[in-house]
Amino acid sequence: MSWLTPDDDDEDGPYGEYADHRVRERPNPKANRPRTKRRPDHDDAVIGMVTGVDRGRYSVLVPAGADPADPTEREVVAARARELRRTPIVIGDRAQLVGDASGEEGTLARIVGIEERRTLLRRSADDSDQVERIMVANADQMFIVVAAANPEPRVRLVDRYLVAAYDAGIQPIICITKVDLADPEPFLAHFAALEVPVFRSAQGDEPLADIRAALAGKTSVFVGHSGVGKSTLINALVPEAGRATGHVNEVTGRGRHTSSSSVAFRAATPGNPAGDSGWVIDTPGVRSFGLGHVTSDGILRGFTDLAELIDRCPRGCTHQDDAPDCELDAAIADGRLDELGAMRVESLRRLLK
Ligand SMILES: Nc1nc2c(ncn2[C@@H]2O[C@H](COP(=O)(O)OP(=O)(O)OP(=O)(O)O)[C@@H](O)[C@H]2O)c(=O)[nH]1
Ligand SMILES: [Zn+2]
Repeated sequence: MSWLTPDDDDEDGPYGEYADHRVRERPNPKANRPRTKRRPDHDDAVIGMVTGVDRGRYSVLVPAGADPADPTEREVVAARARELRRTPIVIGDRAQLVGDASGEEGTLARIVGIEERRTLLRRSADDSDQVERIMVANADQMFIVVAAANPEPRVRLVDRYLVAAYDAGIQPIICITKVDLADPEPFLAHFAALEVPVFRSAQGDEPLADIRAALAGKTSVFVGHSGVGKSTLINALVPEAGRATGHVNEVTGRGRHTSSSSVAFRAATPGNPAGDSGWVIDTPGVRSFGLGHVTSDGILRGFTDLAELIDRCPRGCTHQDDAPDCELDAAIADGRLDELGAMRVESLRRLLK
């Protein structure tokens, strides 16, 4: 599958805001969550969440109660400290702020460190490139937005998002839009065994209450190919987001790509037991993921139910159809895996390809 380059209105060059965020160390598949040490000399730092990045300026939301000196919630504009020049800072990061963190007009705080990340969504430029770029930190779930038609859904594209989510330790959720245009079920059947939650959406009949319940108390990153209706959905969930919606080109089936940097919005989810709001992170400019950095271990993270079997595979087993003595085949043959289990193995093998 071809890697589609993001739009680059950004000063940073071909990868927009991500160019600056190359992780320069050798990728280490075992350490999916790179540790960033807290700086002991900044113990008095105030912690806030990075919600936007624009030309070297970070918007950081300091939640109510995070700062004993000023318990109000506020948005602070910050620059990164010199010593963090090479440290990637992305949307969702918990940033340690020093200096003027009042958030008052004209003030500028300094980011002196990044808290350890719970999850980390990454991509590489293309599948042969092992240099990873980090995209979003601390997301709990990934909404994979795909249209039932116009543009035509592609299994392989959703597979790739799934791989990226599993590798990141993020729960994937499929949101299929435009179900007014085509029956989504044949397409969704490809993912049935994965037991990924699915939302079905039609224009003017979006399952907003159900989606809000899923968003409550969590951080959700929205991904999807241009034109699938991601902006339409985000605008419905976060009216003040004002995401530009494009029009699908009748010939190519592609949308117009209108914005270029990721941004976090707070979605109101009133009355939900999990919380009265949730974070929605839009990732425009990213239509696909290079998966060069992903190892099979990363993918297997999404298949904990098969882990015990896989542990019994011969060393170096690829777990593919043609792998000699793969325990997954043995388990299907002797009934330790039922029909659903066998379908999950099939899905796993598709993702491992
Ligand atoms: N029929 C139908 N059209 C929809 C639906 N959702 C969105 N659209 C239309 O599809 C087009 C593309 O929607 P957008 O929300 O701009 O899509 P996007 O995924 O944000 O695309 P980019 O802005 O290019 O990233 C718009 O003309 C929408 O009105 C839907 O459920 N049904
Ligand atoms: Zn195996």
